[in-house]
Amino acid sequence: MDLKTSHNSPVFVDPLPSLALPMTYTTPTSFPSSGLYLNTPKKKPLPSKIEEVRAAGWLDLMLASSPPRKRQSKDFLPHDVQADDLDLRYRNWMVNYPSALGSFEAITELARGKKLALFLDYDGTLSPIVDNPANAVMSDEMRAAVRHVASLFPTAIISGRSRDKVFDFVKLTELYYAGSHGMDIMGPIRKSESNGHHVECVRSTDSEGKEVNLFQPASEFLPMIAEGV
Ligand SMILES: O=P(O)(O)OC[C@H]1O[C@H](O[C@H]2O[C@H](CO)[C@@H](O)[C@H](O)[C@H]2O)[C@H](O)[C@@H](O)[C@@H]1O
Repeated sequence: MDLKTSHNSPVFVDPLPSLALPMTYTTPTSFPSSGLYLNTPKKKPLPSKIEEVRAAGWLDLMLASSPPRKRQSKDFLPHDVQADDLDLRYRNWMVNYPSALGSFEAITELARGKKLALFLDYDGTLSPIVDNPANAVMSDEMRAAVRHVASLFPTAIISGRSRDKVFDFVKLTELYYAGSHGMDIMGPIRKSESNGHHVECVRSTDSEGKEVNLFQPASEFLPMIAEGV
């Protein structure tokens, strides 16, 4: 993987320019009811403490953009929220954020002739949602499916969890892992990347001693993030 960056916007560019993943540091200004998610390029100074992140309202904004939990024990529902309300809110949310599987043919058509990369979430996508995050184990069947797809396309898992935690569940060295919401990225070393290696991308070894690329665009914040997750 070749990572190119400016001070403002590190971008994956190799070898998939049409699928480049911009990682501009922006904050959402609003969450319109239409489901459209507007970002402005206006920059805010980076917070230095997790308390500042909370105070800036960013955690609330992230929660607002997450789907309501479909299955939630009645015991844990706030007293003014009924299970039926929750189902209705979930169905409404699905109108704005429909499943890509419902448009599979159209997506296949758009993808024809293009180089593809696959970006996957972990919790609730590759593993079931369970009460204890430590038990969110991926099935062998799912692991085999991900291994197969990774043999066809560059495949990445992007998670709010730390990179190590996701890797411990998945254990496929051929994948890219973007942990801590992209602050901590690990990827396999590809034969094609002998030149143009990015200065912020460093060689390291994974927990099994295999050589990997590490890209940690804000490594100074990783201890603070580890404290919060
Ligand atoms: O950004 P994501 O990769 O989608 O991670 C979101 C959170 O995932 C995990 O929590 C979720 O899954 C748990 C296990 O099924 C579940 O118990 C929890 O209710 C879900 O929110 C993870 O534990 C969090 O750290 C991530 O932020």
